[in-house]
Amino acid sequence: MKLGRLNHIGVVTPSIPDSIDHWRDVMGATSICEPFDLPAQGVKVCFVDTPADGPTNGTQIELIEPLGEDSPIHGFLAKNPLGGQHHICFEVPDIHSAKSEFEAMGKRVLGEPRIGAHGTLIFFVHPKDMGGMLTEIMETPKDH
Ligand SMILES: CC[C@@H](C(=O)O)C(=O)SCCNC(=O)CCNC(=O)[C@H](O)C(C)(C)COP(=O)(O)OP(=O)(O)OC[C@H]1O[C@@H](n2cnc3c(N)ncnc32)[C@H](O)[C@@H]1OP(=O)(O)O
Ligand SMILES: [Co+2]
Repeated sequence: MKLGRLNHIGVVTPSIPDSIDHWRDVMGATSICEPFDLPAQGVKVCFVDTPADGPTNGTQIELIEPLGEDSPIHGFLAKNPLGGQHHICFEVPDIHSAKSEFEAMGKRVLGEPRIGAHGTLIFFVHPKDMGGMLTEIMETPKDH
């Protein structure tokens, strides 16, 4: 595996509107998108963009709130009622090669690649195989 660009940090929240207030008023975020639903992933999403000329070079905070009974983040929120840092996401040039590489290293890939919030294929690797961090792998969007 060749480490690619850090695309986003996933942050679980019990309330996207409350989190938007926090990121705008406390952290001074000026680029906050309109929240949208991703029923296939069981989450409501809102992107907070960090400045492209800042220390994180345009990395994104991805606010996620549970959507529906089967949301994969209900368990996390039950254990962490305030929400918190949930996953990190790195880009790769080819999602299927990346999946094969993780599997060859004995890492548990959670399900098949599917379309994520940025419109490209993603998969997750189990946190217990990744030093305690739930890791999302995402195919680089064509415009990057
Ligand atoms: C917005 C769309 C998309 C994008 O395009 O960016 C997304 O990011 S969607 C994000 C939400 N989707 C997912 O998280 C899908 C993948 N996740 C899962 O399949 C599950 O959440 C999980 C990782 C398998 C955990 O399942 P869960 O039922 O919540 O918990 P368990 O009790 O089975 O957990 C086992 C073990 O792992 C620890 N854990 C759970 N979540 C995390 C985490 N986020 N970071 C670190 N560790 C985590 C959990 O505490 C358990 O440990 P022990 O207590 O020691 O057993
Ligand atoms: Co994500």
